[in-house]
Amino acid sequence: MNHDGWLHALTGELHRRGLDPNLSRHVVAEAAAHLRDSGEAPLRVFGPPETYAAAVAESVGVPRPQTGRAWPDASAGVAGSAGTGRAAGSARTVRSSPGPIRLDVRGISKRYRRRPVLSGVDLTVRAGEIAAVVGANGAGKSTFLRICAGLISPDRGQVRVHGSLGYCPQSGGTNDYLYPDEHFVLVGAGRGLPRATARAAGREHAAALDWDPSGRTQARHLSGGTRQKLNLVMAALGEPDVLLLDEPYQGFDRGTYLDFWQQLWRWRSAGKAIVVVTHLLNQLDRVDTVLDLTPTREVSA
Ligand SMILES: Nc1ncnc2c1ncn2[C@@H]1O[C@H](COP(=O)(O)OP(=O)(O)OP(=O)(O)O)[C@@H](O)[C@H]1O
Repeated sequence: MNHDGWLHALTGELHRRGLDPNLSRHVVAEAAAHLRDSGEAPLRVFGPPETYAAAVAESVGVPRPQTGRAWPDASAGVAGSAGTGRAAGSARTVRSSPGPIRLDVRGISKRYRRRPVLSGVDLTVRAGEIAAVVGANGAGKSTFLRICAGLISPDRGQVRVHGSLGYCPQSGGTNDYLYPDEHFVLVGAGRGLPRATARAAGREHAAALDWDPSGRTQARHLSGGTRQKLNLVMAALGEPDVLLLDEPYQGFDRGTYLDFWQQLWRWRSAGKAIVVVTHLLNQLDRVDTVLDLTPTREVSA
């Protein structure tokens, strides 16, 4: 089944399940964006349309979140500002209660020249929570994460990070002529890790993604997916309290993608506060907060 056929079938399945038409359009647009970006076959990424529609209906089958506002997972007992909770129902990871606030974002607005990209965005993430950032291409997800990472300034609003920070960019971030181990040592040094500790920690994080980084392969010769694994491992080195992950799974095959989510849940259980940009709504029942950056009409006018 080609992309268009799969997306058409998904639209029909979502309609059949009675999802709100706006929400259905959003789901289909997100899936289309991911397929376009990844170049992967829809059946491989999402499975059959009816299965994906069932997963979406189960996890998102209630009123859609307010744009630019955090959407707390009511069933996980997390307090939040939008007041639009989702129904409980699907399987979720058993874990301890969230801890203190690690990331507190208030009223972030950003324009590029005259074009508004973010408008009054709030997000609070506690230790032991995962927040997913969703939205169409160009909605400002990477901009939001870069602001949280302190790489660019907002026009308005403030970001408070309580603890150490690891940031995984959407692409780039690796050095073409270094081996993976050398990346670990270099980044580890910046985080106060001795060489051997950094190397061992890097290899341990890599193993969780089913990757053995001990070979003598320079980063420029790694596949796109493996370079993203390297980026992800570097972000996690030194066990930062807050992890900001900008679509780190691009190029991952399905097995690694599942390993990646398992790793996120382990990090959450270990008390990290995680923000992950994602196009894929089938994991949204496994996170604590959803921040939808899809612009409203006023924002884009
Ligand atoms: N440095 C910049 N100067 C001007 N415009 C920019 C800059 N960076 C991003 N933009 C624009 O801001 C908008 C938001 O970009 P951003 O990369 O944050 O979106 P995104 O939601 O992450 O997109 P995608 O899903 O495609 O990764 C886009 O229209 C983009 O072209």
